Amino acid sequence: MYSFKKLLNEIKKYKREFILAQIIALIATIISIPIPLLMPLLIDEVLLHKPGLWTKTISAVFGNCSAFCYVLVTLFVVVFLRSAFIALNVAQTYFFEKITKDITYKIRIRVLEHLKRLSLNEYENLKTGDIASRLISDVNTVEEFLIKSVSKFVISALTLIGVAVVLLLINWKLGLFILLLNPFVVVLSGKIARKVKKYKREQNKAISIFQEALIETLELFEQIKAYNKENFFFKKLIGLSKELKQKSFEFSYKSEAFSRASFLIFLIGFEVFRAAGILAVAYDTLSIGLMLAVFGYLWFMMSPMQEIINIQYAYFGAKAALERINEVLELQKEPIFPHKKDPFSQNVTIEVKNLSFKYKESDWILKNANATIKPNTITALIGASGGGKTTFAKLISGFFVPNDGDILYNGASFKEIGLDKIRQNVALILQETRLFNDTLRFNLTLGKNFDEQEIWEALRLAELKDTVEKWPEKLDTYVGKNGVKLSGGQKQRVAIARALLHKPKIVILDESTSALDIETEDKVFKNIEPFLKSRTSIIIAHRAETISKAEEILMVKDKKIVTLSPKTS
Ligand SMILES: Nc1ncnc2c1ncn2[C@@H]1O[C@H](COP(=O)(O)OP(=O)(O)OP(=O)(O)O)[C@@H](O)[C@H]1O
Repeated sequence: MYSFKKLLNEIKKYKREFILAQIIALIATIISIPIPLLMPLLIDEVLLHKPGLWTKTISAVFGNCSAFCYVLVTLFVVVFLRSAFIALNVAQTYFFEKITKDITYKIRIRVLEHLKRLSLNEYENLKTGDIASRLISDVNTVEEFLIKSVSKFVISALTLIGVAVVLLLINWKLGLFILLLNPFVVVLSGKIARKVKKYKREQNKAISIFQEALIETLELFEQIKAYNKENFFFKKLIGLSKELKQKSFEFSYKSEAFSRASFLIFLIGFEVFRAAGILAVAYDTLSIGLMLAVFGYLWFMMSPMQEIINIQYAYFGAKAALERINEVLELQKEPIFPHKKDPFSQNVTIEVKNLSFKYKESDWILKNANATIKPNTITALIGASGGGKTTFAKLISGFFVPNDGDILYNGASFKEIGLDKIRQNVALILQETRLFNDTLRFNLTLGKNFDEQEIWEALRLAELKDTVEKWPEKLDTYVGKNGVKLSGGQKQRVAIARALLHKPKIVILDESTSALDIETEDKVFKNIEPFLKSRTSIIIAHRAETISKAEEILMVKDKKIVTLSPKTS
């Protein structure tokens, strides 16, 4: 979980850069002070012939000077100071940006690491647009706070303390007044700034909802067109962007209004202070000259005070954003089981013992189910639609953790093998094949090295070789988003060829030839029969022709697995 304490600890890791950047910022601030003063000084000291400290200093260094010489030296000094100021600003930005970008990068990595290990049960309920928005907008909100606080807080606080000390020295009563006023303003403005959190949270939530709906609409664009529902879905998107506009407006307007209100408190204090200064002159405890100096220093306080108020507002925005980031980190992770046993060196017998499973928000799908699936045999899994066949296949494939009971692979429990290891050895081919927007080659190999000949052999067995040979780019043909350039049946055969290539110990074909005509399906099954019979193979199907290819039949019925003999099916 992320907290401000954790962010502070992160900043501490950059102690060296942080201190260096603060020193640079301090020097830049000091350099900036005389810049506006030097040229105007020449008006009095040169044009009006009233030599002062600046012209005297120039004369001391360069000897007696003409007006041209004074102007030239001053111009040179001012240009030098301005250049140094800009260079120091760039250097300071480099360090501050590096620190904050590094920290926000780490936050994103942490969230991504968490998502990588997300339980699939949790993943099925995930809203991708929402997660994307938290990773982008909310992390950006935290970054805004970090950059403001890291770059401005120390300098602003130091300036305020410095000015307060000088004022204490000039007049202790006025100094004390300002010393008490500043914390009072900070506390009061903090109370107002707290309200901003709610609006920031609502704004970022509106971004999430809009993004989620936009992604879904674009993903399902074809279906939307097919049902002539563009108006409905785009009207919904327009409604959501209106909501987003409203929430963003509320946040920006209110946070600006609140921060102005906070500053007003300071300004009121400022005016009371000035009145007190004039009274101090009236009652002879302060000279007019010192009063003017005090007023001058007060101006000096304005900008750091405004910065501190801004940091407070960014803090409450970041607080809301951190809460939303933490909600992602709270999503359930897949348990890590130790790799104590590896039963996959030989063909696998799967034993399911008292297996119970339900989805996050569902009823029991399987309850105390028992079954044995033999190796070197093709087993069919049948049952009513929605009965739990795919769920059972996913459990065997190591996608989900059972709520109760055990799944044994050659006698070893999934808890002793590890879900990742199980998934490495199982190919689960689902009815709807989702392909990567990449080449056919990548979709077959998934980045692993295979001989060209092996790939073509897998395509031949999947009855796809003739088709691919006709494509000009052959294996390097891009399949398009989700494989749109391929037909349903071609996509299914790509998935089968992929499984053939990767030679898993367990193969599950879940309606994975449903889009093929019976003749092609027959050919594919004939081709891959030796492959299926040389490992543990399960076919999930409704078609009698497909089921007839199995030697054993299991049926999902009333949350249990019943063994049928092929003849009774
Ligand atoms: N992620 C999920 N969250 C909640 N319920 C789910 C989820 N996935 C599936 N279900 C429910 O689990 C039950 C079993 O679904 P499953 O896909 O395993 O059935 P099936 O036997 O494979 O169906 P079909 O033959 O139609 O493919 C269904 O009632 C389904 O609604």
